[in-house]
Amino acid sequence: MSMICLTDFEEYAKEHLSKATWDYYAAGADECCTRDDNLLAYKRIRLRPRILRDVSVSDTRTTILGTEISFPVGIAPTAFHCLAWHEGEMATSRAAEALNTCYITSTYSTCSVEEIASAAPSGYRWFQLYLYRDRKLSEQIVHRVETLGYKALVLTVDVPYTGKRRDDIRNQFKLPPHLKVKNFDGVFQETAGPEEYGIPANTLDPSISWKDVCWLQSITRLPIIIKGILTKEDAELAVEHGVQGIIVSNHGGRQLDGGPATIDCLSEIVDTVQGRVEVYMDGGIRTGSDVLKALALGAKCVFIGRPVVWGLAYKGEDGVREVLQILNDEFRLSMALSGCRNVSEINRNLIQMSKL
Ligand SMILES: Cc1cc2nc3c(=O)[nH]c(=O)nc-3n(C[C@H](O)[C@H](O)[C@H](O)COP(=O)(O)O)c2cc1C
Ligand SMILES: CCCCCCC(=O)C(=O)O
Repeated sequence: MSMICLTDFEEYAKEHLSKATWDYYAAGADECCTRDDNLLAYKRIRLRPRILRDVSVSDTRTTILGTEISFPVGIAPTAFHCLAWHEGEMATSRAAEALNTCYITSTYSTCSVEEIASAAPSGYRWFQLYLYRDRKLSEQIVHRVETLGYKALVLTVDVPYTGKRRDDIRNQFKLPPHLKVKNFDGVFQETAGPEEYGIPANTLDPSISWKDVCWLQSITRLPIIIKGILTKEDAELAVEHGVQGIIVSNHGGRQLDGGPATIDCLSEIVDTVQGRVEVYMDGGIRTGSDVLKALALGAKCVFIGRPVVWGLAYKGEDGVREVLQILNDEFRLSMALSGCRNVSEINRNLIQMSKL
C-alpha cells in the first residue's frame, strides 16, 4: 500500500483499528464542531506566493528552546499508543529520534517514561504533565523525567475535567486489561472507585490555577510550557508568570466544543507575546501547507496528534517515520513554491490578510 498523504494513514487506521480504539482517537467533544473547524480553518486561509527567488536549495531546520530540529513539526502528547501498536510510545520515540524532531510524551503513556527514554537515547523529548490532586504524584513524575533527560515540562491546562466525548461514553471506552498507564503502575491501578478510561476518576485537579504554575516552578529547573492557551489575556498571564513557551491548543477539539480553531487564535497570541516567549500550536495540521500557514502566522513550531497514532496503526515506528517524512517533504515543497528558502523567510506577508 502506497501512502501519499496523511489522510491515507487515517483511512488505514479507521479500517484496521477496533471501533472503540478508532472512536477514542478520533473523538471530539459534543458535536465535534471545534475538532472539525481545526482542519477547515486552514482551508479558508490563502497564501501569497513569491516567485523567481532561486529555491534550488531549501532548509527546513529550526530551533525550539535553543535546540535544533530538522523541521518545524513535532509530536504532540497523545495517550495510549499501545492501543495502536504493540511497542506503543517506544516506537513513537524512535521515529521522532530518527527524524530529529521533538516528541512530547503524554503523562498517560502505555510505556513508562524510562522505557520511552531508553528506546531512543539521543531523542529530544519534552514531558506533558497533568496536575494531580495528589501533588506528590506530580512532583515524583517531574523528578523522574528530569533525571531521564527530558528537556521541558508541558503543563496541559485545558482538562480541569474531561470533555464529553459521546462515542467513548457509548462504547464505555477503557484501556484493555493487558495495558496500563505505565507511569503510575501500582498507583492508579490499585485505587478503587469510579473510573474514566480505566483511570480512577478525580485524579486530575480541577482547582488548577496560575498559583500552580508558580508551584511547579518551585519544584523544577526545567523550562515550563503551557499547553491549551487560546486567548491573548491568558497568553499575557503566561508570560507574566515567567513560562518559557505557549502551545496554542484546544486539545484537538476534545474539550470545549464551540471554541475557536487554533489557527484562528494564533495571530492574536503572537501579537500579544511579541517574541517574549516561543509560541507553538497544534490542532488540524494535515499537510505541509498547513505547517507553512501556521509558521507564517507566527508559530515557531507545530505539533501533530492524531496523524501519529494513525502512523503507528499502519506500521509502528516505520509508520510514524513515514507520516513525519511526508509532512517534511510537503512542507519543503510548499516553502519552495511560495519562494521561501529557509524558515526565517516565512512571515505574515505570505498570508492574504483580507481573507482572514
Ligand atoms: C487520542 C488523543 C489523546 C490525547 N492525549 C493527550 C494527552 O494525554 N495529553 C495532552 O496534553 N493532550 C492530549 N491530546 C491532545 C493533543 O496533544 C493535541 O492537542 C491534539 O491532538 C492536536 O490535534 P490533532 O490531533 O488534530 O493534531 C490527545 C489527543 C488525542 C487525539
Ligand atoms: C482521565 C483523563 C484521561 C485523559 C486521557 C488523555 C487525553 O488527554 C485525551 O484527550 O484523551
